[in-house]
Amino acid sequence: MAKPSAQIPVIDISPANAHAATQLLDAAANNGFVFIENNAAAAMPPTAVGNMFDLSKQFFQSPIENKQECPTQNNRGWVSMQQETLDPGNQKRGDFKEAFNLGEFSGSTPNQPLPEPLSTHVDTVAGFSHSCHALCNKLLQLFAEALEIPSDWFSSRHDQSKGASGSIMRLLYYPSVPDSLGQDEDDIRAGAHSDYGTLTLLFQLPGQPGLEIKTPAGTWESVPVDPHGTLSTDPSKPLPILVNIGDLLAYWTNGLLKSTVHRVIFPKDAKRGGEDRYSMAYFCHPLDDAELIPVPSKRVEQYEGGVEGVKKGGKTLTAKDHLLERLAATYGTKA
Ligand SMILES: O=C(O)CCC(=O)C(=O)O
Ligand SMILES: [Fe+2]
Repeated sequence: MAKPSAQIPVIDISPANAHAATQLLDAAANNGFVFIENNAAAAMPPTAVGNMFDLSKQFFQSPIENKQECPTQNNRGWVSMQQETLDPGNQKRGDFKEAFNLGEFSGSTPNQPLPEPLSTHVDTVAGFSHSCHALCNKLLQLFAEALEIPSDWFSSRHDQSKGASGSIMRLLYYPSVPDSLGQDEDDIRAGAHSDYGTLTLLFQLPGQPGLEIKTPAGTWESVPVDPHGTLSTDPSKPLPILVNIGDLLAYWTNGLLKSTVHRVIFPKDAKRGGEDRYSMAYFCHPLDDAELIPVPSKRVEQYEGGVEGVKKGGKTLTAKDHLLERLAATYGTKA
């Protein structure tokens, strides 16, 4: 039986919508997932999204020698099949997927080696990464407005001109397996996890669903690719962009904003026709030294969230401390 669809609102963040900030906060405080209309205010032109997906497909279809030129280092580079285990407590095998992680760019200059065809289209890739970050900062200003704190409280901590951060643009590839293998269970491709950063933008492709979010009751609900259902009637309309809250926004807001557990599956009863799945995620992280202290908001003060882990041994954790801890668990290394 198909799983129920998660209730995720679609919000217009253009100035025409005077309620954008409160709508965003309500969605973030509910299950932490929200779609953003991809209009001029979001400023992620569909051609730029399409070009980035094309480069991603070319990379993942390239010979393994090309991929092996840029193995993962400092959370950047190629992540090979089953290298990553997102749910180490419950998974018997690593995630059946590949990824390529791109750290932040200095202008159009990458801070890591890039393989073909990313290296030969570096302006496209850097431009996409900067547009993602700009959208995240816009969303962070709206969250600040809704929380009644200075509008740059979050965005000043995400100002890439001020220092290094853990922000990562991640290209993902989930290869299909032939239907003839006759799976009798859902095939879990990215184990259950919450995201480690501030916010995540997720770009999905029509006909390639698979993302699910965990409900408070512990059941799973599927996330649509086309929440308006307009793809079949008006394919020229850009798909909304999926945004989810990461652990840091949950920490900063004492749990008012929800960093909800999610996963990617190939459902056992879906007739996929052997289609691979491609997605792209932008994990927005603050500057490395940003402290995980509660934001000075009345609404946060009044919220009895009980999110723990901001302090360790009496020391306030920084964004970098938290990231290193999470990466160590995912890759089975020491922090
Ligand atoms: O591929 C997707 O749809 C989501 C991937 C994801 O959740 C992640 O990489 O954190
Ligand atoms: Fe995720």
